[in-house]
Amino acid sequence: MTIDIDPRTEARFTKMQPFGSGSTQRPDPAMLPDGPRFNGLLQSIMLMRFRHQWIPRLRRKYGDVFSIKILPEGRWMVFFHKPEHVREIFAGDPEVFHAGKGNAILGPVMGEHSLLLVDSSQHKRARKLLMPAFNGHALRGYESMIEGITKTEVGTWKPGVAFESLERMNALTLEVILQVVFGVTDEERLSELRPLVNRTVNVSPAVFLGWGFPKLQQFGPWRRAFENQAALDQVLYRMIAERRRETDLDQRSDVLSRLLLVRDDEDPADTGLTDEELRDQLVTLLLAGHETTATALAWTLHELGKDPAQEAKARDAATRGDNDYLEAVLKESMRLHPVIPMVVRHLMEPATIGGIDLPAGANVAASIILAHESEDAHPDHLAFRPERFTEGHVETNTWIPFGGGVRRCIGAGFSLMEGVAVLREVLSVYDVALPPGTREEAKVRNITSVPKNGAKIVVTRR
Ligand code: HEM
Repeated sequence: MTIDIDPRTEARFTKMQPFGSGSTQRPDPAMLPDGPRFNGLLQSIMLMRFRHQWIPRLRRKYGDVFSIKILPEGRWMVFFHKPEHVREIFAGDPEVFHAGKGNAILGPVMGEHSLLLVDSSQHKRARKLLMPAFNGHALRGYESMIEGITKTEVGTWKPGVAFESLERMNALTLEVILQVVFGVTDEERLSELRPLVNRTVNVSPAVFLGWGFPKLQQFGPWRRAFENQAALDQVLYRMIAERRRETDLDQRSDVLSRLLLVRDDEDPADTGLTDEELRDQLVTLLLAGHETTATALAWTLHELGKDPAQEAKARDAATRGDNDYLEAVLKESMRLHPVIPMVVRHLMEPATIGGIDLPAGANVAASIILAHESEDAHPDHLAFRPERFTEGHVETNTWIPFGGGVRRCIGAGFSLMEGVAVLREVLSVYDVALPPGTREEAKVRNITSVPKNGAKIVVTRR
């Protein structure tokens, strides 16, 4: 493919150096809690590939707080999960507890303005400008669009024929991002965007790592990924320019149209988000919001299909329009199957957590996997019991799938609303069951933990 490269795309790839950024401080291991001491490459692979087995094993061996060695060489990550420790991490001073550094690898695709990558005052400004598009009022404006998209998707399912719910949920949540977040509804633009966006989302770990080495961009898969990014940027910049010319933005309810109207009310000189900022935030919302929500929904359908009694309760709730119960179903599934394993902060200065003094340069992780399988916080933790959330037994900082503090997932309300709308629609039309012999376990894909076999289900009309 030969395409014109927008100079802004070129500049982004040249400027963002995933391995060159972040603090260069290397903490002294003697100052860190105990943990395995084998090679950092192997520990990084264990964390990436086998975290669901390895992290609980480390807790059993080393106790509630332990350190692992990660790449690049000389970096360490200290794991916490007890609610009082998690609280200290989430409440940490944002000038000291940086979150953007750890995401630097996403720089070439998300861009330097991405909410996920910035820290301190830049993060504060971006968060303030994006927040109104995710508040309760805005969420209500998205709901009917999501219901419409779900009806169309669910209408294509074939009763009695097993299918991978993860694949269908991915298609559905992608459509939601394109239509509800980007505000694209005309079929021509949608079919132009779908393949570009799919290739951006499905980029392989080798390509991700390759972005640390700009020279690779001339070769094979790295060249193709770069050209795909360039082609996506062109469509996004064209779309942003066209949307800026529209005169009815205040009548539109998609996220992009709302973002075009926001201004920092404390700064009279503020002219709103630039084209580059808008591009970076759109791609961030796409990458952060699409596969995560699809994965949570696929696990939920798997759990319901596995247990006819739970499925019957959820179906009744869908019939009654009991959104609170459906939300509890989704939350319990996210507890049992955390989509993201942990949230990480990089210490810019020494800090104390749980009475442990930690040096600058250390990374601290609030482990979602460990918090969610704590027997103290969630008795009989392997059981799927949505009632935990309706009967008010879940304490603060023990259910943390969306992280917390000033970096808490900005799309948490959006994904819960979307998830409830999808469950309501699916369960109003169908009974959900598992094909005989179905087994599932978590497999790491990109950064999410997806059901290894795609969460196969069979539906029958109610
Ligand atoms: C089940 C679905 C989702 C899960 C499990 C999830 C999880 C997370 C987690 C764990 C974080 C890091 C929080 C922290 O560091 O404390 C995060 C951040 C973020 N998420 Fe989500 N997310 C989901 C859906 C979404 C959706 C639907 C969107 C947008 C449409 C979104 C956009 C973001 C953004 C922009 C951030 C960065 C926030 C910041 O740094 O200020 N996420 N998410």
